Amino acid sequence: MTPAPDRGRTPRPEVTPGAGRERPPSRRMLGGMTSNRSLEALALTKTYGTATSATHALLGVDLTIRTGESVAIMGPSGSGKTTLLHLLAGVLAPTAGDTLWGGRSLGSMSDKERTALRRQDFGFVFQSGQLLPELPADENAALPLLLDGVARPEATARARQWLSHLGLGGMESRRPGELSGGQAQRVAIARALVGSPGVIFADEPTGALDRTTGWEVMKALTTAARAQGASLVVVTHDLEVARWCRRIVEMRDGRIVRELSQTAGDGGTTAQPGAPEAPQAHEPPQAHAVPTSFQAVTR
Ligand SMILES: Nc1ncnc2c1ncn2[C@@H]1O[C@H](COP(=O)(O)OP(=O)(O)OP(=O)(O)O)[C@@H](O)[C@H]1O
Repeated sequence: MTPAPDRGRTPRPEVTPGAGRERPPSRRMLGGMTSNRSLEALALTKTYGTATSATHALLGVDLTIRTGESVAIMGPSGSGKTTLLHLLAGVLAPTAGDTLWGGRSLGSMSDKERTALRRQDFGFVFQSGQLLPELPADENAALPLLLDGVARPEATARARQWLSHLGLGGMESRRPGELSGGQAQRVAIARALVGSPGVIFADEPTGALDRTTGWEVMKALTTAARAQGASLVVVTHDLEVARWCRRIVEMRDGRIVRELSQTAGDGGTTAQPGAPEAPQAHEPPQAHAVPTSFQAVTR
């Protein structure tokens, strides 16, 4: 359950028993959001190019992502996955249709309002972290808060809490060039979470990582999103990545053609959200088959 909003309280690190890691800063510590944090695609349509050379990337996509849900978007190359993610996040404007965030129409906002919304309510993780090479990990992770005018000591303190929660305690001063690919992605996850977003958008977050590191990054991402109470939208080609999400939508030729849902959404482990982890307790799943726990949902 999401704790009640309590703006203005100073975040205070707590220790997760047995794990040796700080708990993530909770919504209660960092400030609340509106209660309706559902994200809705309403007949989203996107055409690139001109009338004579048009690409119909999206053709009337409807999708509702409820508060705290995790959804993977899969499909062949060119099926419209990234376009859908960008329209949901207000990065791109649709040709027709709209995105509603907490019931508010992104289409009716000014560019300035949409930019502020993206910075305050949404977090982003890309294929390769897109960290600033000259900044240490804590300042990279603190960037959304610094851009939002939060004082540097407070911003970096919050960033360090997330870095610690993501297993990067002691690496706060390292620059991206001094981190492994998986560590850099976890800094990017901390950056996505530091502003207490309602939704995290991740486009091929493990695309540049080996399988084991990718598995660890997805575990970190989904666990952190749950701890934050944030929804998660992940674009991926990889079923092993998608199985970390409760729902998988499959796209073809600009449309959602199938949806699967599962009760666990834990990447095939039996770990419970919020349960203390034994270090190295889980091995990456071996199977590539669709998990039996998935149920097809007719659309
Ligand atoms: N800026 C653009 N200008 C013109 N066409 C574009 C643009 N961006 C995407 N497209 C086209 O729109 C279609 C959907 O692209 P999109 O990137 O959303 O697909 P995708 O499923 O994410 O692909 P991939 O898995 O290869 O990343 C493709 O045919 C693509 O070529």
